[in-house]
Amino acid sequence: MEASTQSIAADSISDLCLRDEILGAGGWSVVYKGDFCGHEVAVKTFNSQVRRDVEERVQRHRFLKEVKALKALGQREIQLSQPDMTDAQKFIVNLLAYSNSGGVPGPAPNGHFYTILELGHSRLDQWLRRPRSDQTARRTDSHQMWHFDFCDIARSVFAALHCLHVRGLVHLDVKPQNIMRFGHQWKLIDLESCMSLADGSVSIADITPLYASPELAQAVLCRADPTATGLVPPHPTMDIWAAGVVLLDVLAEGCCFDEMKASLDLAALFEEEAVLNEGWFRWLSSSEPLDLHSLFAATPGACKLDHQLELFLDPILTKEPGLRASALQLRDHQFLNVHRQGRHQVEKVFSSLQAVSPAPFHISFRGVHLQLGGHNGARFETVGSKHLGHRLPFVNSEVSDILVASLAPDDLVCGEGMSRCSLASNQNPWWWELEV
Ligand SMILES: Nc1ncnc2c1ncn2[C@@H]1O[C@H](COP(=O)(O)OP(=O)(O)OP(=O)(O)O)[C@@H](O)[C@H]1O
Repeated sequence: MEASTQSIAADSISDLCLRDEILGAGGWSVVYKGDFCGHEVAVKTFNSQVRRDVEERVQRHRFLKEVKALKALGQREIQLSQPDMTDAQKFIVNLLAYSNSGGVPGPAPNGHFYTILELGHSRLDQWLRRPRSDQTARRTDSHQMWHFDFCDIARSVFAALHCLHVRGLVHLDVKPQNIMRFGHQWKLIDLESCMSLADGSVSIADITPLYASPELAQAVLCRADPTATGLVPPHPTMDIWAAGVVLLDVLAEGCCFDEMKASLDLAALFEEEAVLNEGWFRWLSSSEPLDLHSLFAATPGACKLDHQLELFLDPILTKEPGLRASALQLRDHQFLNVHRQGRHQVEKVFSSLQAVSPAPFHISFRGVHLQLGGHNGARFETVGSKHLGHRLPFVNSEVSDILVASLAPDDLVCGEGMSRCSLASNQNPWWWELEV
């Protein structure tokens, strides 16, 4: 049984078959599920309103920006399920192919622009709002499991940003809606707003206020001042701030700044507001530091704000861009790199399982039999789960979450080969067997 190593010809999309299923939509694009070279994929194309109202030149520019950025990262002609992915392939959505005209990226013969991307499973904002089973609720309550998720997301986001920043690129639209889970891996998506450091100034009209950095807020306010230029060049520190706000959302399990922004904007309404979101931008650009304690006082995240976490967040959410840590420093931060061992091993097992044939296999876990319906792209489907008491499709990461939730981090031991793995803990020796 061999891993799928089919290389995809990135210059041809003649094999593409679009399904009716819409995976998501943004201000510009709609993303469909599709089939391409024997794989389920995500197909991004401009929505009908953009196609109708926006000049072709502008559409082409936006399309090329994303294709170019993804190509600069080496996200091209990848082999699905390849064992040794680069960090860029691991932490940023992979580009499988794109429409072209005359051999260069451009519209397909029907006039539409297409980027064919690997298929993601759930966005961070959706994941934060997910309904929780008892199992997951218990997991969230457990400090250790919360720490796993937080570190996993933070490490992935900073690793992705590091890949961009070392290539002189700035994402400029880091937000939970642009972070997706692909199997067990969180990745950054939507590189359409990406700019190179040499690209001139950030388009203020495109920024997402909640995740805007203080220096961008300053630029927005300056723009309203006829004596100032309001132009600001892209800088990696802008992504670091936005990633910090995303992490606050993860801690709050929601949208952390939502209420604060609403009240600041409301207050500004009674003054002469010249700029949309002015109250919020004024607070952001002021020298008043972010007070994490009061911010979290009324949220479920409050209990999670311990001294170590505060030390980690400080150099991310400082309003002074020059004091912000780099993506590399944060990716390798000690706070994110504890307790990884057990989860990594489980994920290694499931990643390897993805590489075997789609035949169903069975897991006996703590005396409970799980029959998994083999892999379907990056997805495992349960065909029956006595453990959970009902049929439930889940991605491999959730299987590993369930397993890890029941384990101390260093308890897991992978056995020889892929046909058998063992779990062991000091308290309970557990075994699960994989019959492939
Ligand atoms: N690779 C993918 N796999 C699955 N779904 C995806 C993928 N890429 C995007 N989506 C879905 O499509 C939505 C829109 O995609 P994307 O954010 O790239 O479009 P956009 O129009 O540029 O968005 P925005 O206007 O917010 O910048 C995403 O929020 C997500 O739900």
